[in-house]
Amino acid sequence: MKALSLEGLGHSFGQRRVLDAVSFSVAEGRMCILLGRNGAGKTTLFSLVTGLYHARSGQIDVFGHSMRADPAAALAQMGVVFQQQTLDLDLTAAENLRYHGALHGLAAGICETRLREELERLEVLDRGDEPVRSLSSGQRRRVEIARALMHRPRILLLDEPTTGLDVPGRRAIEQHVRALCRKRGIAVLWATHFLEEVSADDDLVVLHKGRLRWAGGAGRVAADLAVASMADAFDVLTEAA
Ligand SMILES: Nc1ncnc2c1ncn2[C@@H]1O[C@H](COP(=O)(O)OP(=O)(O)OP(=O)(O)O)[C@@H](O)[C@H]1O
Repeated sequence: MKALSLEGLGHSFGQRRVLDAVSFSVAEGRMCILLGRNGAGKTTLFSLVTGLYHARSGQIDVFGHSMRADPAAALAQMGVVFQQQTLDLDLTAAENLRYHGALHGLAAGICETRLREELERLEVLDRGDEPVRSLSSGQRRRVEIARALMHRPRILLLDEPTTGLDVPGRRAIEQHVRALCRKRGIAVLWATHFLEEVSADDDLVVLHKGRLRWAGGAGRVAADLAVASMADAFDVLTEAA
């Protein structure tokens, strides 16, 4: 089954068309990188998929549940880490997760077990009782990922999750998310403009100026475009159109 399926997705802000007939899917348990330069439309796409905006056109399905017909069922399958940090800085990490669990209707006992499990998995359990304000940017990001996993989603969406982090911080986030995908079979849609975050084993979707320019196994993109490297392929795909 497809974890996420987008069919003919379109959106405009006023007269400005920012997404145009975008169709692709994320397979169950796969890591899919949504790659695009600034302004490509990645955040708008995330806003549509997570129900922040209604798509002007097209269809979004999450594990077979339509966002239009049954958004509650679709959203229950989804964990989201937005580009802008959304933790309450005055609450502790554990309190932030507890609040999220309550919003998803988790019983208090289950909530406590899960928040410990998820904070431990993301290697921030030792900081769980400190206000988020006292954590580093990388630790805050990891708390956000732990929070997104509280309701056991089957797909995790992350919008440029490494922005503003140093190289070790970026690597740590990437390793954690790749482990979730590999060990727990969680599908991932990871939006980025950093080419170095793409691995040859990933599925790749290249978005440019609101249009889908290429989709397939990342390891095939260079050969497909008859260029020497993935970087060259990205340059070709994101030339002004
Ligand atoms: N609320 C809005 N009102 C008007 N235009 C918008 C709005 N949000 C985004 N846009 C425009 O939509 C286009 C796509 O923006 P979006 O933020 O989706 O791209 P992005 O790929 O996420 O870029 P970045 O990597 O810079 O975050 C841009 O031209 C942007 O100016």
